[in-house]
Amino acid sequence: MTTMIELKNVSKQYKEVKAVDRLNLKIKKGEIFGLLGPNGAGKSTTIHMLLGLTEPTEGEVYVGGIHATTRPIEVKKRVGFLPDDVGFYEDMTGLENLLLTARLNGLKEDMAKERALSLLKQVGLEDAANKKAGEYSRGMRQRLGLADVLMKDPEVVILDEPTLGIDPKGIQEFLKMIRTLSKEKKLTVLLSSHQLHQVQQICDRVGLFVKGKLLAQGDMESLQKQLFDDYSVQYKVEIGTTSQNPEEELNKIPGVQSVVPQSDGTYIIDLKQADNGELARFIIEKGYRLFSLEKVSYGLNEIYQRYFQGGETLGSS
Ligand SMILES: Nc1ncnc2c1ncn2[C@@H]1O[C@H](COP(=O)(O)OP(=O)(O)OP(=O)(O)O)[C@@H](O)[C@H]1O
Repeated sequence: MTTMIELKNVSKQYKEVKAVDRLNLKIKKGEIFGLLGPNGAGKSTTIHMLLGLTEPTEGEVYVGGIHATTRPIEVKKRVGFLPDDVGFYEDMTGLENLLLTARLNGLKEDMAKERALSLLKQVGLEDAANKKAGEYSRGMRQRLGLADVLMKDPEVVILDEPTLGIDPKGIQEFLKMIRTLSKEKKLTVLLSSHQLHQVQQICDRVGLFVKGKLLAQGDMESLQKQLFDDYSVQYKVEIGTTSQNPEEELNKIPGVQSVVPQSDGTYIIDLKQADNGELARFIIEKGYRLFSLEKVSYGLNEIYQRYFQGGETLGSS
């Protein structure tokens, strides 16, 4: 599949600060990639290099196969950028703002209006099309920003902390919209955020960024494998038994690493490998009643915690 964004061994040095340190990253067409990291991790610097706004000290940056440093104008034509706070002409309506963007991008007037109205509908601003942008709420501005970015029909959309300041319901709607638009239009999306649960919701892949370094990247499962060197699979079971010491018996399950009783009466069983039905069979053969059995997976939350706690050592490898 076509690679739309590629960073090859990219570093950016600001005097004494190394904002980005030997970053290698490939994002495929149609993919939603989340660049996740705390403030100061280097996310904005990376985005600015992709947009050709700042040059890397070392390495190469390509967007749609175009060298971002030497051909920034061509990159700009293909990339839509949504900063965390979009600037609009406050006295102009949402529709007028979009039409202005269309003119600046050389779109024909009739086509521009058709596209603007269609986009306003897609981002749920149909009823606010003729309202002044200055009267839009924060969430509405971001949605108008997304429509504005899509006016020039970009192949790549870059969103820098797009949900800052939006209320929780607005965030859900906004993220869902990005996902739908990306999948419908085969848009490649790079989204920066320090909000892990948001990234988790819509991204196909996530890159964990700290102190200019990409510590790990991949989908949830591969992140788990990369970050949890003692990778294991955990199951939560709820059983009924008259046995005096079920914990000891559960410890005899083949491949078991640990059995930890929980305060709610359930057990967390840690296995070396994913269960293939053995767990339930063992429990039933022991004569226990099995009320429930569920796989416990590490969420991005745990991964994030772990990466902050162990960030130094993970990053230095
Ligand atoms: N123009 C600049 N001159 C000097 N240092 C800079 C400049 N821009 C960024 N930095 C430094 O580079 C590092 C990375 O900053 P960057 O803004 O890329 O991080 P970030 O992950 O986007 O964080 P935030 O979410 O706070 O914007 C920080 O230490 C920052 O102080």
